[in-house]
Amino acid sequence: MVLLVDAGNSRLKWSELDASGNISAQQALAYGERPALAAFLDLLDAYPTVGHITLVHVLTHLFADSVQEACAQRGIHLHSVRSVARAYGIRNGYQQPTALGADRFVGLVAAQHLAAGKASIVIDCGTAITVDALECDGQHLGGLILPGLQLSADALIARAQGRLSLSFEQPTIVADSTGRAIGSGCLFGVIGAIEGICARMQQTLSAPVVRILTGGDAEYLRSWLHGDYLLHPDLLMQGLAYITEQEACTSC
Ligand SMILES: Nc1ncnc2c1ncn2[C@@H]1O[C@H](COP(=O)(O)OP(=O)(O)O)[C@@H](O)[C@H]1O
Ligand SMILES: CC(C)(COP(=O)(O)O)[C@@H](O)C(=O)NCCC(=O)O
Ligand SMILES: [K+]
Repeated sequence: MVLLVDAGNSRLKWSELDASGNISAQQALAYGERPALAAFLDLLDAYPTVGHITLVHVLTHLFADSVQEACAQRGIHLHSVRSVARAYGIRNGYQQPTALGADRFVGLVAAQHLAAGKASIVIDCGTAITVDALECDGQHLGGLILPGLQLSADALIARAQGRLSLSFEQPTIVADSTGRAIGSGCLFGVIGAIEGICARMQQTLSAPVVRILTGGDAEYLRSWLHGDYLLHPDLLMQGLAYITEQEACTSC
C-alpha cells in the first residue's frame, strides 16, 4: 500500500493511493505540543501494511533523518520529494531552486495538471500563506510568503504586553470587542492580501489565469474571497500522487 504524506509546520496530512491511482480522502492531524515526528510515527503504526511513502515536508534535517530511519527499520520505501531546478513538467523560478519549499514545488506540480494548459496562481493557506505564479508552459515565475491566518493573530497576541483575546466568530469590518477586532482584522488582512497579490500577480502571467486555493484555511478563506478560486484542500496529495506515478514505484 502507498501512503502520500505532507508534513507542514502545523499539521500532518495524508492519503492512501491505490493501484488505480485513486486517492483516499485527505486526513489531517495537528501536532499541537507534540513534535512532528511523534505524529509521523503514530501514522506508521496506524498503517502497518504500508510499503511505500511519498513524503513532502518543510521540517528539519533531524526530522528527515529520523523519518528515513523509521521507514528503513520497517522496510518501507521512502521517497522524500525535494525542490529541484526542473522536474515533473515544472521549471523552478528560484535563483537557488532547492531553497523553494518542497510543499510549494509539489503544489506547482499539481497545479500544472489542474490548470490544463492555462497559467495559474497557487495559494497555500497553511501556517504561512504562500502565493506562487506558474506560467502555462510550466515555468514558475516565483512567489510570496506571508504569515497565515492563525499565525498572524498568534504573533500579535504573543507580542502584545497586555492580555489580548482572539475570536474568529462572526467576522465584521466594524468589530465592537478586542477579540473580534483582532480576529476580523487578521481575516480581512489576509483576504485583502490574497486578492491584492493575485491581482498584481495576474499581470505577470499570460491570460487566462486559474487561481487555486489549498491548505488548512482554504475553505474558510474561500467563503470571504471575491472572485473565482478553485478550492482544492488536497492539492498536495494530487501532486504527490502524480510524482509517485512518474517515479513508477516498483516496491509498492
Ligand atoms: N483542526 C485543525 N487543527 C489545527 N489547525 C487547523 C484545523 N483546521 C484548520 N486549521 C487551520 O489550518 C492551518 C494549518 O494548515 P495546514 O495547511 O495544515 O498547514 P501546514 O501545512 O503549515 O501544517 C492552521 O494554521 C489553522 O488555521
Ligand atoms: C514557506 C513555508 C514555511 C510554508 O510552510 P507551511 O505553511 O506549509 O508549513 C515553507 O514552504 C518553507 O519552509 N519554504 C522554504 C522557503 C521558501 O519557500 O522560500
Ligand atoms: K503554506
